[in-house]
Amino acid sequence: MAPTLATISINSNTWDVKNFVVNEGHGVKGLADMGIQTLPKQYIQPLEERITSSDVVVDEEQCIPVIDLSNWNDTKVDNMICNAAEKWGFFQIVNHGIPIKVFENVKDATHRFFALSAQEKNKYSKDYSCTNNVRFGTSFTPQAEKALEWKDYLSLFYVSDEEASALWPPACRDEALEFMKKTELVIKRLMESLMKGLNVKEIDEDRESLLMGSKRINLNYYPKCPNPELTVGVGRHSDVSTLTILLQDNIGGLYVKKLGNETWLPVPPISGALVINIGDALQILSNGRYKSIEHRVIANGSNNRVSVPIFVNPKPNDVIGPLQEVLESGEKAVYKQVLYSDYVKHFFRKAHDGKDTVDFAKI
Ligand SMILES: COc1cc(/C=C/C(=O)SCCNC(=O)CCNC(=O)[C@H](O)C(C)(C)COP(=O)(O)OP(=O)(O)OC[C@H]2O[C@@H](n3cnc4c(N)ncnc43)[C@H](O)[C@@H]2OP(=O)(O)O)ccc1O
Ligand SMILES: O=C(O)CCC(=O)C(=O)O
Ligand SMILES: [Fe+2]
Repeated sequence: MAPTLATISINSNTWDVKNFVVNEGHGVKGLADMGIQTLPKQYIQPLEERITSSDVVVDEEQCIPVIDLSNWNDTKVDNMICNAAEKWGFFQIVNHGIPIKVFENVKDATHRFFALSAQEKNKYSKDYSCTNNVRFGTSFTPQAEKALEWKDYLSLFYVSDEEASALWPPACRDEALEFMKKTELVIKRLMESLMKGLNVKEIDEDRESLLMGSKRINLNYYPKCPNPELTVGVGRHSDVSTLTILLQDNIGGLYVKKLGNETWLPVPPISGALVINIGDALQILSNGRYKSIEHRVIANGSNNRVSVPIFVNPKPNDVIGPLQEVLESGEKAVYKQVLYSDYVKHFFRKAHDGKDTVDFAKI
């Protein structure tokens, strides 16, 4: 049962905020819904983890590339994709052919899921979910973090339509599945373009497994936050996927690190666009040619925000390492062969710490 503002003093030790948010399943949305006016101390991030205006470049010329896919048969588009993957690690795509209604539906479904009661959402938490493939949670790894992050999420690992029908929450199941299905072709074509740049001529069955053998969709909810400047929505990290396809709403707040220096660039919301980023698994497979870039999300003092990433991954039992075609020219391997599920477990067992995850696979 949620305490009322009148009966608690958030920053005193009389109320266990972490228990309320994490164990009882209220999430940060539960705190925001209570109307708290001051950020609980558990969310105060060290200075170096907060994003300040001096870290940020706001310059139209310095934005991540926006790639128009209407002429995908033109090799210039392949080149733009490979170039963006090498130089930026992040880009946006427009004119991709996916109906905008699919995006609206999955964003509405995200709001619908997070509007459920804590009791209902908590049925999908690590402690109560009947499967590891469906998980409602908050922050990133609350058990390992010194300071919590201002975000709740629902994470859905896709196995089959039958499993999704049986186990994914009805409030968002159909819309999340539809978003996954409608992005399938774009994901395949992006991979084909990216493989051309690595001299991989054909995506056979083994390669298909390595590049896109499993998928996870997350629904992220960032409620309006008191004192947003003291905390983060998501801390500095790179994704452990091969590719991430991200749908963001119109609020903004995602920042990516510029390759080669310490500045951060905003990823401006573009109606109808999808944000694409290279993950660690593809950085490893490409022996460092394609870059998995650090990114983070700020908290917002005025609005709730949602985002929906699809993480495209190897299969958990795949072993990943630099592709043979990349090393053919005599290039030295920078990464060793690692079991993908070991890599992901390593990522999930520690707090967000920027790019350090990929060191796990360094030779
Ligand atoms: C949540 O905030 C996030 C998330 C992200 C995510 C970025 C990505 O790139 S996600 C893509 C990850 N790739 C895959 O899921 C595909 C491959 N999957 C696997 O290899 C496995 O399914 C597995 C994820 C390793 C889980 O295997 P399992 O045998 O079930 O292992 P467990 O022991 O249950 O879990 C290990 C460890 O991880 C934690 N964990 C598992 N799943 C999740 C999840 N969906 N979200 C958060 N944490 C998860 C689990 O609690 C375990 O930790 P323990 O301490 O309890 O041992 C980016 C940024 C964000 O802010
Ligand atoms: O919310 C966003 O814009 C990005 C979230 C993110 O980086 C993630 O879920 O991995
Ligand atoms: Fe991410």
